[in-house]
Amino acid sequence: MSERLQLRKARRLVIKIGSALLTDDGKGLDVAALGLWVDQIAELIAEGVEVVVVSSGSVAEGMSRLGWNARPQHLHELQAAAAVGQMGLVQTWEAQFKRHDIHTAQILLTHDDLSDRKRYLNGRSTLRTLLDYGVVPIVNENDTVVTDEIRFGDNDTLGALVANLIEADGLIILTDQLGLFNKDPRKHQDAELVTERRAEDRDLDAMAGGGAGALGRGGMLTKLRAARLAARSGAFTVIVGGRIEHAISRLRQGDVIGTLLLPEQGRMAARKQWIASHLQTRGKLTLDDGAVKVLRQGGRSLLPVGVKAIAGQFRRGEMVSCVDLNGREIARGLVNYDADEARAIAGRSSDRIADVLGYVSDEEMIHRDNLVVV
Ligand SMILES: Nc1ncnc2c1ncn2[C@@H]1O[C@H](COP(=O)(O)OP(=O)(O)O)[C@@H](O)[C@H]1O
Ligand SMILES: N[C@@H](CCC(=O)OP(=O)(O)O)C(=O)O
Repeated sequence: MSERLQLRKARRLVIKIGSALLTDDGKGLDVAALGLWVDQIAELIAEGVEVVVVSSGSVAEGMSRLGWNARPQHLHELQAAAAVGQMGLVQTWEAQFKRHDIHTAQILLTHDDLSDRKRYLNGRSTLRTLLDYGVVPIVNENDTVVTDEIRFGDNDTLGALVANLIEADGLIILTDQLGLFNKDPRKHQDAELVTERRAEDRDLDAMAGGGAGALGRGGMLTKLRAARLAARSGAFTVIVGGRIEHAISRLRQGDVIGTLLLPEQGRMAARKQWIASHLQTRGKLTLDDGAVKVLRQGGRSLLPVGVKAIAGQFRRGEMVSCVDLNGREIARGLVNYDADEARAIAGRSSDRIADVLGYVSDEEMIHRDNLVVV
């Protein structure tokens, strides 16, 4: 199955592991299983793949540490359990990765963090920096301050948002079933595994509607939604049984296990479509004829040297319009500098950026991945 090749080629992956799996159905952290996933992730890293782990299980582990048998009803009790359990989670991830001399970092996020443009960019650069240094970020929701997420459980969505954030090639969701079945396998013995679909396939909605297990919160519906969200930045999603022996390594080899949910289009096409449909531009860059020519050739970044004038007050990461000397729009893209910085470096060659600003965020005014010629 050629689509499985995508797993062999992936350079950046988000791996999300659910509560039921991590805590061996609530019996406490399954250190042995966690160690086996870490061994497989370490293999990926040795091959040069960047991996972010999204780890659930803080509430379940907290309940086990506090000796609570039933999931508490009150939000503050859930939050307390999560705070206790998170300690166990990060200690265990850290200890297991240490066996491979790999550092880990704790990242606690809320959905709000990812919808605020500035925090989004900050989160993105921290995660990218950690990955550059070969560190494995261990992400969970910041349960101390969130309310809805802890009540409904939504680390599947968080996994997809992180995949969008770091522009991952794929999201692997490890769960307690072999994958997505055409109906809930806990209730129907004749349920059949779905091996591959387009994430947008509407037939999947009815299949995934069976609710969650006792410990997990989202069930398959949030996994399906997560796959659709990941597909928006062109990432594939695999939902796969975390108890399958060597599940991650086998996926990497292209074995047909689990359910592969594919985006409609590739990562770059999806990103460019997103940029193109982002209607609100915050500023305008006027380009000289040389820059216009280069951009029209396609596949090239916009350098500060080709920018003649700047209009508007925009921030780094916002959308700007690029126009020629007659004011005709040539391209749109996400700018790497705030307006004031952009004004200071416009018309200068990239090796002068450090002299002018005292630092260099990026060599390009707009990177080619973030630029759409109109
Ligand atoms: N069509 C389906 N295929 C597989 N599992 C399903 C389906 N519909 C509902 N489920 C349920 O979803 C559960 C997995 O979701 P959840 O408990 O939230 O896991 P996790 O903790 O891994 O996020 C399964 O144990 C299963 O009972
Ligand atoms: N932050 C919570 C997430 C709960 C959650 O989403 O669980 P799951 O459906 O098992 O991924 C925790 O760590 O318990």
